[in-house]
Amino acid sequence: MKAQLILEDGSIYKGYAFGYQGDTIGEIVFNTGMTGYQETITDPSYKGQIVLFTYPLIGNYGVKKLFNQSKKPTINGLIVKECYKDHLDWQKGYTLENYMKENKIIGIEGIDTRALTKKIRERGTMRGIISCSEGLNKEKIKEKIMSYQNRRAVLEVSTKEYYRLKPKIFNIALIDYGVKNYILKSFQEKNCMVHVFPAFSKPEQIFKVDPDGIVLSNGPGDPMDLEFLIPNIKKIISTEIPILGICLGHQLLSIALGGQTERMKYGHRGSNHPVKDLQKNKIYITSQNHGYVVRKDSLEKNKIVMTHINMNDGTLEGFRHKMLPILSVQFHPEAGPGPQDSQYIFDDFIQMIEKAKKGKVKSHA
Ligand SMILES: NC(=O)CC[C@H](N)C(=O)O
Repeated sequence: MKAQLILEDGSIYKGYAFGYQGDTIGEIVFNTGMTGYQETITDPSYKGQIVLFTYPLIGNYGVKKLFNQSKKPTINGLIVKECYKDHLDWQKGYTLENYMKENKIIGIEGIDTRALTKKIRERGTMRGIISCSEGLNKEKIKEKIMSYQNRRAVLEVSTKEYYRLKPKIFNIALIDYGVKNYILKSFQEKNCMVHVFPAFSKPEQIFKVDPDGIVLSNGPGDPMDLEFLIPNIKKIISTEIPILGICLGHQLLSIALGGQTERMKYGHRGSNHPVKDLQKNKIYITSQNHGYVVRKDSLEKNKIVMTHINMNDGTLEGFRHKMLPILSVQFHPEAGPGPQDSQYIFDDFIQMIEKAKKGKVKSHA
């Protein structure tokens, strides 16, 4: 079945429908990962976005429950050059197309994804519609695209109720803004019991579990849209309990510490982003998915030390607080998908917790 992709600048790309059939709208973002499509489409930080994969063949190893980053995908659509549709006997899971049908995810294939990515790199991220309908009214479509907004998606992807994972040595409270399963898994593997709290939880509820450390998770949307969560984060900071911010959590933490975020032209999404750890003087290949970034010049230099920068564009990738036990990264140390290079961030955080427990905290920078 024929389908078309219409962008907010009026350009039209013709292709074929795959997955669930119908019309869908969203912000189009490109991901440069060569593998890991399943982890990407189930990552809640993509909520409300249409994901464009630059790798030309997607679906060639099917979909297996084990790799899901959340219960179900919350992306608004998928754009690929070619989707592999044959069933894979060895894999006993779904084909990507069947998985999309079951989860009502609309896709378009046969698109020149290279040309489209180049356009987004020049023009910046754009909104668009994937449609299987014919004879669309151009004006109406434009109006629909321009009025599309992805506001407060965090509240839709965050857990509705508190839950906790298996008991372990350290007690971690995690605020779920749209957490990926591999973050929870990474903590479990490092002997941490995780208590998961809904995004809007009151700090007092969190303190009740007597956490050794608090994690602010990844999540979708613009951090500036979540200003109502900042007073809670400020209260958490004031307790001096060790905090780790990841991606959206890092952005919210920065705002609570007086920093500012801004929208990037087309963001960082993929499993191959080089980041320099300025303290170790070493470069790591990281997994990333973000469209906003903390402005380097907005950080208060007497309080904050910049610890990581992006090697492609020099943007901020991480910081530590000079007096408080706070560690924060823009990239995804849990990877999933992507190389495990930066798992040491979890170890650094656990070390910070151990130090805080021993009461030896003097300098955290
Ligand atoms: N992965 C994330 O947490 C994404 C953070 C934020 N939604 C952004 O796009 O910048």
